[in-house]
Amino acid sequence: MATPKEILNPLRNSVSYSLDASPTATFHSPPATGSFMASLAMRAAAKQLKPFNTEDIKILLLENVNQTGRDILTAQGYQVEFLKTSLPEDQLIEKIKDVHVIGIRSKTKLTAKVLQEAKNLLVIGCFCIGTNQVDLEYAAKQGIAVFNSPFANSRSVAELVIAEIITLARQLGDRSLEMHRGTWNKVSNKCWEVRGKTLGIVGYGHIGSQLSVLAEAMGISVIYYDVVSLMAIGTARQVPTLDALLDEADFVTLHVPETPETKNLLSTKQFELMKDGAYVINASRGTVVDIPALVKAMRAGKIAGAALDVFPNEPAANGDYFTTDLNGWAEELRGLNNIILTPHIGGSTEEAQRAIGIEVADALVRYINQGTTLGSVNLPEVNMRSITLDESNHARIIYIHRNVPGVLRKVNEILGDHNVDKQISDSKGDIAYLMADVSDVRHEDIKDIYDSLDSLSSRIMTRVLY
Ligand SMILES: NC(=O)C1=CN([C@@H]2O[C@H](COP(=O)(O)OP(=O)(O)OC[C@H]3O[C@@H](n4cnc5c(N)ncnc54)[C@H](O)[C@@H]3O)[C@@H](O)[C@H]2O)C=CC1
Ligand SMILES: O=C(O)C(=O)COP(=O)(O)O
Repeated sequence: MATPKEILNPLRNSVSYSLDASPTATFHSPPATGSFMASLAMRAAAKQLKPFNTEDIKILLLENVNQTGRDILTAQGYQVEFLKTSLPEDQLIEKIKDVHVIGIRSKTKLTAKVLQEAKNLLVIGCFCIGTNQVDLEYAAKQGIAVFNSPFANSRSVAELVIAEIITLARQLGDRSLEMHRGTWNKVSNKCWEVRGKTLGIVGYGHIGSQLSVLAEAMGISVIYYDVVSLMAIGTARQVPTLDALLDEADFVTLHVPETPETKNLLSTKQFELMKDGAYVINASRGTVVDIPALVKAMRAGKIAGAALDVFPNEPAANGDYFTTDLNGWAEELRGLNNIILTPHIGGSTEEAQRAIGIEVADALVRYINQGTTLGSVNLPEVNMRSITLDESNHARIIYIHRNVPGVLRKVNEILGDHNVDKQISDSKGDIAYLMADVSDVRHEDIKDIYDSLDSLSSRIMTRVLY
């Protein structure tokens, strides 16, 4: 519990940067380069709100989050600890106990078991697209917001896949390896142009549709399968089933999220349905392809080549880890011809990582300083006009609560003695998020409001910013 001094003077080292949380503001992915200083400067105008009931904000950044993100968070005066790798579960549990914010990428598993130890945690930043590594529902039930970067690395993945399509069709990986070993092996047998071939895209979202445009520019025909009906770009064509796609495609590439439905989406039966000599590309999640079944299909010559960027078990750090200790079939994969194996680098470009750093760090700052949940993947999206510099005795109340009848009446009884300038509330499933700005409040009032709200039975998390 904070001392009265801490209550009046939290976040001592903070600097006065804050975002204008205009309700009409919309989010755009930040430009990839050159915008970082502009992004910092943009933040100079509005009033800095301080959390009433927490001490200095402590942030743990894992998995080598880009410098852009680190700089934005450090400039806020937050205490930022940065690690290049992810952490094993026991160390993660120890570290997460203490922090208000954690920033991760695709490796760190924030399970219910880990999150239940995170008593101070306000928000999780996934500095990537996928959020399958986080138990989103459990986080929401604890009032922990989760943000990601929905499309800042999509182009990078699409470009990698284009490179892989040609590399597989021309067996470039094998020729290059042979040359590295000193062997000249000039062959044209089963090497193809990609012009006129058919690319089957499974999952026509941000990455799939971007890839569609690039592939058509090279004279490739594009078909796609998605669980929802989506507008075709260019002359691409949606097909009704996965089987229909497998039947027609020369190249099959996967761009679906990791869900129970996408586990082993390509397995023995699907490989059998594919054309003889077709190619498989997976830069989505390792669980989406049944790898032992792929090994069999490649040994049988049914599948002529594959590119895998993702694996069911991926190491936490760089090093000699791609062995059978990590995945039982690693040696078998390494022994196949015409297979490109990459260490989950689909989104690993300077452009993507810089843009993600800015986008996710900005979302975290908005959430910490303003309570704005726009872009959150697990809480209702709520935004409200900022408290301005001339509104000195205002406080922003954030009350995350179970979505049950009668809560608003109780909240408004508590706020009723004050002037509520503006208020907004929204829910997502069982969780509701209420934000209210009250004016003419003294610090003692803030404590009363905080304590009263925090003792309601519907409470998940109470925050007061002032
Ligand atoms: N290799 C890497 O470094 C990267 C990998 N990824 C992975 O790629 C995935 C896709 O990314 P985005 O295109 O940005 O996602 P997205 O959400 O924009 O698109 C996914 C599409 O898959 C569809 N879908 C979902 N379940 C399906 C199913 N069972 N069958 C067919 N379609 C299904 C959805 O309707 C949606 O259109 C991410 O979830 C992430 O796991 C993302 C970025 C980098
Ligand atoms: O954005 C994603 O979902 C990715 O898979 C990329 O993950 P990474 O940031 O490279 O750990």
